[in-house]
Amino acid sequence: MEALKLDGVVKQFGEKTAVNKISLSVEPGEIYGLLGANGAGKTTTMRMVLGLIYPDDGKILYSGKPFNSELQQIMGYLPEERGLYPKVKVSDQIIYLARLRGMSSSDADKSLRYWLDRFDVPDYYNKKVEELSKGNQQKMGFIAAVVHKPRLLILDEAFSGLDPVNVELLKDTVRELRDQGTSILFSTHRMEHVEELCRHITIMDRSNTVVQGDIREIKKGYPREEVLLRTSSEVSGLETLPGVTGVQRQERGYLLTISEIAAAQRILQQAVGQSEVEHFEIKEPTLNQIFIKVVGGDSHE
Ligand SMILES: Nc1ncnc2c1ncn2[C@@H]1O[C@H](COP(=O)(O)OP(=O)(O)OP(=O)(O)O)[C@@H](O)[C@H]1O
Repeated sequence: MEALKLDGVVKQFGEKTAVNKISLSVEPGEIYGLLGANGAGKTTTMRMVLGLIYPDDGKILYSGKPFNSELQQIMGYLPEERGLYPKVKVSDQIIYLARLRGMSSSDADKSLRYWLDRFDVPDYYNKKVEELSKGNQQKMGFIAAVVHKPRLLILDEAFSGLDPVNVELLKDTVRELRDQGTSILFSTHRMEHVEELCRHITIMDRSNTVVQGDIREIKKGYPREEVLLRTSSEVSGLETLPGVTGVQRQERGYLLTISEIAAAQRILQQAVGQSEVEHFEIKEPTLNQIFIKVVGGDSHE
């Protein structure tokens, strides 16, 4: 059974429809990507899942059951805006939050120390949040979200403000939690993270669902419009081939854009006739390209 299921969920703020009939299912042990431009309705959807605000219509089910306050003990949330108090010690507030979610003080303490060691920052235990850098505050927010071992984890822009080493660390952690059976609703503007972590996604645009499904299936539905070519010497005349709309010279070859798949064969023939072909690839669209296509390049707010 789905760990989380949204069925026709609607949220209005006065005249404004923030979320319009969203439906999606997250399986146990799945990382599900919730994507969209600024103001699309992602955070509102997450806040409804967390029971912080109520849907105006539709249903949200947790392993088949409707919301009840005990569910808060099995849910973890990393908000987009940091939720920790700057002036309070890391240990005081994270243990407090874990206790609110049903953990004993000693288990909460053990779990916090485990995570601080895991992130190689055991000395943060006694530090105030405001003493930490932005990225390290984000890591403490992450620990606050997972300290009580939630079964359903809601991550809103979890990797924002982190350097590449810490992004990898948190990515590995998220995968590990998934492998332990945690279901994760994951929102980000970084499409490459989604490609690496998620199998199923929903893309929202101005409160509506515009794309939904398995990333590999979604990609099959979009034309392949780029060809990567590497040859031992220069190839002339590529830009004049029918169906070739752009030729970009790269460090070790060419990146071509095409308007029809037949153009890829023409490129290959042209290259073989003049040089030795070291690499030829008809690239599938990236999620970033699909996102820009369906949502447009800018915010709609
Ligand atoms: N409490 C509120 N009262 C009124 N309008 C709201 C409220 N919360 C959100 N909205 C509006 O609902 C829409 C969706 O907002 P939401 O924060 O869910 O978007 P988002 O997809 O999370 O955006 P971002 O990527 O910028 O975080 C926006 O137009 C926003 O202004």
